[in-house]
Amino acid sequence: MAIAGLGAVGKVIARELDKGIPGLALAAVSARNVARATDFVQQLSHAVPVVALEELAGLADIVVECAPPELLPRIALPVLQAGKKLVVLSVGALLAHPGLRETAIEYGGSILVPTGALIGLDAVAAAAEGTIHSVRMTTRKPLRGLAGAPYLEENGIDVASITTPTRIFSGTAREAARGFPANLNVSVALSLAGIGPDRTMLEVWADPTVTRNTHRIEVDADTASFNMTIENIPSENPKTGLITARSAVALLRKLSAPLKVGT
Ligand SMILES: NC(=O)C1=CN([C@@H]2O[C@H](COP(=O)(O)OP(=O)(O)OC[C@H]3O[C@@H](n4cnc5c(N)ncnc54)[C@H](OP(=O)(O)O)[C@@H]3O)[C@@H](O)[C@H]2O)C=CC1
Ligand SMILES: O=C([O-])CC(=O)C(=O)O
Repeated sequence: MAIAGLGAVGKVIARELDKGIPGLALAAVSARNVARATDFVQQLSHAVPVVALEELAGLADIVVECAPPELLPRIALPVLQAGKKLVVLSVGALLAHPGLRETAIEYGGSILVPTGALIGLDAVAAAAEGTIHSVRMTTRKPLRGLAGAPYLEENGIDVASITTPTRIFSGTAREAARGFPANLNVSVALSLAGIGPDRTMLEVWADPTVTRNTHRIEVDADTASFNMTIENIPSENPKTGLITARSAVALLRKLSAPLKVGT
């Protein structure tokens, strides 16, 4: 196992691997700040090397990508070309690089997307086996959870000046991935589990009354209608909910579990 990116998500995964996940052992990590990453890995019970992103594939059978989205191809290509497993957290970036799917097919690799900061992808995937009529998602974020999104700059939106809940975006998951590359991975994961990025509709609210990144999904299908809400406690990175890393750890644990629960 190797981890690309040692931020809010990567550090939690590294610590959990260090505590022990059956069938998996941490072999290497990659980060931008090598000195800080070296300090971190030395605190683990089994220190591992800090290497360049491109080297991870040679050192592990599974690589977890939890780095800034623009690095996805650099991390993903060597892993998939080696026919290995890539766990992707920067899900939004998958839409900009559709060739990665073809690479996985060509070389026998696979891309695994955990539910991450969202909820209910088991039910969405089950409903997608039949006919889903519509998928809608509404995200409410505290202002700190939206800072830095290109969509805000392009549209002259100054979130810091917002004092009442304000809808700042309405569109498809594909449009959201372009406008909010570090804030709305969840909408892309939802779309990939269900009816795709062009039919999955999303509203984003900048909401100074909430302290948690809150996502509500509403699905109407021929087998069921359901709606669910998750209120994510922010991690050390205000854009990233605490549950995100836990979701990746749960996926890793499931890989070799003798009893696998959930779709
Ligand atoms: N799928 C989902 O539900 C969710 C996905 N995400 C996504 O997951 C990803 C990780 O999130 P998070 O952990 O909060 O992000 P952070 O910003 O906390 O961490 C990013 C890490 O990437 C490292 N990094 C940056 N540049 C490089 C480089 N050139 N080589 C190696 N490592 C590098 C940084 O290193 P350093 O520490 O040295 O600067 C940092 O450790 C993001 O893309 C985020 O949008 C987030 C939440 C939910
Ligand atoms: O989807 C994302 O990138 C992050 C997010 O909304 C959350 O953690 O709640």
